[in-house]
Amino acid sequence: MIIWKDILKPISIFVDVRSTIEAVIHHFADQNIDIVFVTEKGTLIGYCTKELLLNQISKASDLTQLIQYKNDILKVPQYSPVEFYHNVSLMIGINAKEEIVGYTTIEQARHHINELRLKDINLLLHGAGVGIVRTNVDYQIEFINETAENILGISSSFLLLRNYKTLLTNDKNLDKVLEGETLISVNSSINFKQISGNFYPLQVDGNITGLVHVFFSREVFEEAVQELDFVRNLNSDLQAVYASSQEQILVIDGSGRIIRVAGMFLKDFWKVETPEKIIGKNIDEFSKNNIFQPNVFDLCKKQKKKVTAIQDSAGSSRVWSVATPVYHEGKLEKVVVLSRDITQQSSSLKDQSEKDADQALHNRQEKNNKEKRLVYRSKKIEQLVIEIKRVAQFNSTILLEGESGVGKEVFAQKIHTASPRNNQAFVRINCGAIPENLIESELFGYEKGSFTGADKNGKAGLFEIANNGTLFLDEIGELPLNMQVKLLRVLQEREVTRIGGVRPLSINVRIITATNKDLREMVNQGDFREDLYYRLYVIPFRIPALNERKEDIFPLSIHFLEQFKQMYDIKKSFTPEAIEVLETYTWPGNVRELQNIVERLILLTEGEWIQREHVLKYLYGEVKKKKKQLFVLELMPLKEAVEELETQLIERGMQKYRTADKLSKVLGVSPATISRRIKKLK
Ligand SMILES: Nc1ncnc2c1ncn2[C@@H]1O[C@H](COP(=O)(O)OP(=O)(O)OP(=O)(O)O)[C@@H](O)[C@H]1O
Repeated sequence: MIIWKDILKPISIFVDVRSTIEAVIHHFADQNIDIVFVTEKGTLIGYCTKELLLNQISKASDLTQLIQYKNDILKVPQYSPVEFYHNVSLMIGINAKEEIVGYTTIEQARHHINELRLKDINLLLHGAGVGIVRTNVDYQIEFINETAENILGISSSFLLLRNYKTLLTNDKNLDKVLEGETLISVNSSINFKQISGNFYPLQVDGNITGLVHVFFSREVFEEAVQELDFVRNLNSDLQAVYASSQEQILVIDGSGRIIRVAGMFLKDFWKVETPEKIIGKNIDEFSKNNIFQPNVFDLCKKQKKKVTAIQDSAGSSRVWSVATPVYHEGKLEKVVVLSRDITQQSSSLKDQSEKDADQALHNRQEKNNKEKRLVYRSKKIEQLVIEIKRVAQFNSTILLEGESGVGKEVFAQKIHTASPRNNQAFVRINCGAIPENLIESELFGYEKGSFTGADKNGKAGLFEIANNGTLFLDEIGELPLNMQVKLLRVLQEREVTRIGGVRPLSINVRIITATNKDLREMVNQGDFREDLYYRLYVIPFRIPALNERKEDIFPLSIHFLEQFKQMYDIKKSFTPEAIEVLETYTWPGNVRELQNIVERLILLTEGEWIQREHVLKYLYGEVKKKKKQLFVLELMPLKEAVEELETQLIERGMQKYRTADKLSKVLGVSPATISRRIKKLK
């Protein structure tokens, strides 16, 4: 709201009503003013302007005549809002004590108010990047805001009073604006700058006094549209990939400059503490200084498509990255890189000697690719590895328990490689896979000619082969009872005698056994010897099911992907959405099932990318087809089996349908039943 005080001017000269024309002429000449105020006995009664005085002079016979004055004056409180009245040409502002504080002519007041309004609008529009130019009816520029100066690249001192019509180039007739027309969305150029905006007639008291041009830079506008487009694309990209907070999302502009980092920040990877330290830098800097390799931005730019790579950083960090290019009108606008850490948990806890040992181990593994790498990120496995490494130093017998496919054999190998025996043999035998009549000769060997069909030179048993090394007896629960006795004897006496032989050989073997059975229960049932059980159950470790350590699914998936890519010489990768499906599956077959699924996905899907739909099809598609079939892998008490089935149905169902209400419809029970069961499960 504009008040009178905002636009009042101070009164400089008062003259008495009895002043002569000559005296007033002196005032005008001496003070260089346009108006004098006329008083009578100290009270303001009127005013006399230069024009009025000149008029009097032209008609007066002599200059000693008294002045004439006008009295169309209105007194207004200085703090009241500006309003205009008919038949009044001059406003006098007064304060609360009725003292005169200033004046304004109506004409000046209107001009002032327009100016103030424009200033307000200007302030408002400045932030929005809108330029304003106002001209009079001769197209002379009378006002130009700061934004307009910036957009046009010309200062107001140059532009003021210049003819706007001749400076501007467009295909519209601006005279129409002065006739009262508004021109909308007109593209113009001035000083080689492209602008777009509207022309409005400027009306004062019903008269057109000029035009106002409100505009913005087309360049900036187009950038904003592109940005909007990009954000839209990015949003949908991010929506899809940003489901979990374990990802680092990097936005890099077309020149390689890092613009944004979202999600988690992989400090170990960048070797800096905060995202601010990398924002604004060129990604090239990091790869050139070998902070990490390869540079996925470069790959993406060169190949002009979405790429994926495993990036290793100078430290111990390793990430899996997918780089997606964003194009606008054929030009590379941005690259969005999504990365996930696949560094093994423990590496950050390792000291240098451990790292060296790991490197040595890795080199050996490279040579002997039969040896399997233990891949993990979960705290559970990290803890297990720490414990396993500790006991690996001693010769104690170790029992590995866990569901089928959890990786018991890989752990057995890990124990061996972490032990002082790591330069000796690691020998594995699957007790469930060898015919009963051959187990004995396999384990203990035989002398020449000891039985029909035997090698005529005789043969060393696995105990002998593993001497000084490690013997891994897998599926120990499958060992027949008679063999259990013999094994017990070997373990007690630490010597073996070949079949048909007489001389016992002393052996020094570290025994690791594994089972997916409940050995204690087998002892209770009389299927496993109690004395052997206690011999083997010296240091037991339970390997958790994959379902209990979901953090491992991602690095394992990438590990198998890389393994099979190499094995089959196929180029293929997962989309982040595909990974998400793998991570939410329950994996009843554990790591082995995951490994199989990855192999099938690599071999059987078309195209370079393994998509979400492919994974869904391989994980759930078949289940749908064989909808009504249930497979029982092993015998167990009925009550336990029913509970297990219920648990699996509810877990899988809740993952898919999210609410008890929806799931209840699929399972054909009431939502209350589902909720009760969920509570029980928790
Ligand atoms: N943590 C892991 N890192 C890498 N590979 C793994 C891991 N765990 C399991 N695997 C792989 O998964 C497959 C199954 O593992 P493994 O044979 O060790 O399981 P298991 O528990 O011994 O199974 P079973 O009880 O049926 O003998 C193997 O090919 C193994 O290499």
